[in-house]
Parts: sequence; C-alpha cells; structure tokens
Amino acid sequence: MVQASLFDSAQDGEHLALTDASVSYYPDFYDKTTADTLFRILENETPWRQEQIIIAGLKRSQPRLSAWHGDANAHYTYSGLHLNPLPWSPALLRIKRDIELRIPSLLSSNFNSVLLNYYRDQQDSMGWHSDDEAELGPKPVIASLTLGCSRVFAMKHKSHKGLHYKISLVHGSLLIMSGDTQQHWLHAIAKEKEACQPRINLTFRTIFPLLAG
Ligand SMILES: O=C(O)CCC(=O)C(=O)O
Ligand SMILES: [Fe+2]
Repeated sequence: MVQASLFDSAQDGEHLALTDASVSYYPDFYDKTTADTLFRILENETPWRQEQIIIAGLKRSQPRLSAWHGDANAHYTYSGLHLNPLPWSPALLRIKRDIELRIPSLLSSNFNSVLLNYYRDQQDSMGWHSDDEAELGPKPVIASLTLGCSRVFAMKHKSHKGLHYKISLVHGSLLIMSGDTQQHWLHAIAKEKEACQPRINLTFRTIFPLLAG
C-alpha cells in the first residue's frame, strides 16, 4: 500500500487559465491555525521599514512596510531602492521548506531570497508592476504566500488591453507565477474601500547576482 504523504494535497493547486502566463493557486496551502501562528511570528519578528522609492523621478514613501531577507549575496534593486538581505529566520526557512516539500518542482528554482510586504490596512497598496528586474533572470519563478486579511490581486496583460483578471488571495494561500507571466502581465494590490486588517505577503524569489543590471 502506498502511504499517503502529508503533502498529497499539492493536487489542490489550480492552474489559472490565462493567456501568456503560468499562474497556479493553492488556497489551502496552510490551515488556519498554522497560518495564524506564522502571521503572529512574522508580524512581531520582522524589522519592518517604510522605504523611500523613486517613481517617475519623484521620491516617495512606499504605501506599505517591507523587509528583504535571503542569502548574503542576494542583493535586489528596484525603483531606485537597493536592498541588502537580512539573514533567514527559522520561520522564513520553515515556510521555504514547506513550499519546496509540497511542490517539489520548485526545488530546482533554488529560492535564495524573500520579499516581505506588510499592508497595515485598506489604505496600503502596491502599484502596477512586473517582477522583471534583470537579476531575477528571464522567466522568474515567484512563490507568493498570503497571511492575514484577504486582498484582491489584480492582473492585466501588457498589450491585450481587454485581458485582465482578479483573484482574492486568502489567509494561508500560495500563488505561483512562472514562465512568461512577468514578461506579459502586470500585477497590483489596490487600496480597498472596506476596512481591512493587516496582511503579510511573502514572495520567494531567485536572485542571480551576476545578471544584475
Ligand atoms: O502582496 C502581494 O500579493 C503582491 C506582492 C508583489 O507583487 C511583490 O512583492 O512584488
Ligand atoms: Fe510583484
């Protein structure tokens, strides 16, 4: 008899039917109790910062808090912001290991870094962008874990104006973007009208230091 593995529910992932993109969603990646615990640990342990970025030549504060952790050589630059990695914490390593155990095809991505974003309430947001910096390589694989309040993850195709998509990312869910997704699509987290409790999002990434522009 084949013994059921803890991670058999990897089949729970659904592939989103999007042109020019490869996106999978695992709504129940963590059960509520585990997700609650991880939220509390990360909320308390992370040295959250509100970074200043440059958009269209103007300096402004990001409308959320963030932190960058990873291997010592995983430096990341976007919107004029140079991020030096903070070390991995046990909670971050545990989440990375859980993702790699449950979705073994991601092992070959060799995630070496994670960007954490903290959306304090419904006013915090992330503007339209692609995660397409040179150091992420040509077809970035990004594993995005949501803890806390659900927020709408919006996507729009860069050249087919009619192609757009919205998905509510729930507490404990995992979204994987790979293939041509960053080349052809933008994504964003808009402000909400309704009151919203804090949300933490973690995006595990692979930085190739030699490709940095
Ligand atoms: O908060 C999210 O779900 C999206 C985060 C994101 O797009 C990013 O960190 O690049
Ligand atoms: Fe992104």
